[in-house]
Amino acid sequence: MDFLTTKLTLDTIRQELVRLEDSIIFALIERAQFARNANIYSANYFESMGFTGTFLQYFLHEIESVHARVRRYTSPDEYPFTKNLPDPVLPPLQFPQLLAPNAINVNDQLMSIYLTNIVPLICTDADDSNYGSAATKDVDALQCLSRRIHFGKFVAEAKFNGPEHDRYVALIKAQDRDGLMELLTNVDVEKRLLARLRRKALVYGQEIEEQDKEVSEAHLRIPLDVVSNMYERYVIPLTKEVEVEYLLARLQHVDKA
Ligand SMILES: C=C(O[C@@H]1C=C(C(=O)O)C=C[C@H]1O)C(=O)O
Repeated sequence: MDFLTTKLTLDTIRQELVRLEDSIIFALIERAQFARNANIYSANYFESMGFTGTFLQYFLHEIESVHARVRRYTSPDEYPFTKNLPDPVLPPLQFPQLLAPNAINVNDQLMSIYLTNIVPLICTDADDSNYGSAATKDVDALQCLSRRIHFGKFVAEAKFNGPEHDRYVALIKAQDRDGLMELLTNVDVEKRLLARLRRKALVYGQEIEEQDKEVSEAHLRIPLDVVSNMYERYVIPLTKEVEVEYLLARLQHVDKA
C-alpha cells in the first residue's frame, strides 16, 4: 500500500495489517529453508569481526544503520499522513526507530521471542553453515514483525480520532491502562484474523505441484499452527501494548488532539 497517497483510516490500516500477514508468513517460510545455525545467535562467536554481540545483531545493526542514514534525507513533510500526528508516531516503522523516546522496547522482546519461540519451531536444529543466508532471513522476518507491531501506533491514532474519541480522552486523562486496553480490543477482528492465518499458513505453506495433490500437514514448509499461535501469544498482545503506550502519551500533544 502506498502510504504517501493513501488516507490512513482504520480500514486502510487494517488492510495493511492483513497484507503484512503475507509478508510475515513468507518470511518464516524463507527462513525455514535453512537450519537454525545456532552460531549466528551466539555472543562473541564472530568476535574476530570486531563486534561484540551475535552475528545476527551485527547484521541487523549494519542494515539498520543504512536505513537510518537513508531516512535522514527524507523530510517528514513528505509524509502527509503524519503531519498532524504527535511525534511518537512519526514513521518509519523499522527497527531502531522503535527504540525511540516513548516507545516501549519492543525490539529486544521481539528478538528474544523470535529466537526462543519461533526459529526452533520452523528450522531443523542443525548447522548447515548458511550463516549469511539464515541471518538475512532473520532480519527480514524481524523487520516485518516489528513493522506490524508498531503499526499499533497508527491503529491507536485512528481509534483515538474515531467515534469513541471522548471515551479515549477520559481514559487517557485517568491514565487507565486496563480501561484503554479493553476499549481498543476488538475480539471479533482478532478471532477472524487467527482463523485467516490458519488458512493462509495452509495455502502458502504448500509445495505447489503441476497436478492436484492432497494437501497434508506433513508436507507444509512450516508447521501449520506456528503463525497463528505466534500472533495469538505475541504479535497481537505486543501490538496492543504499543497501542496503549501510544495512547497514554497522546494528550501530551494537546494542540493536535
Ligand atoms: C489492530 C486492531 O486493534 C486490536 C489489535 C489487533 C491486532 O493486533 O491484530 C486486533 C484487534 C484489536 O483488538 C484492530 O482493531 O484492527
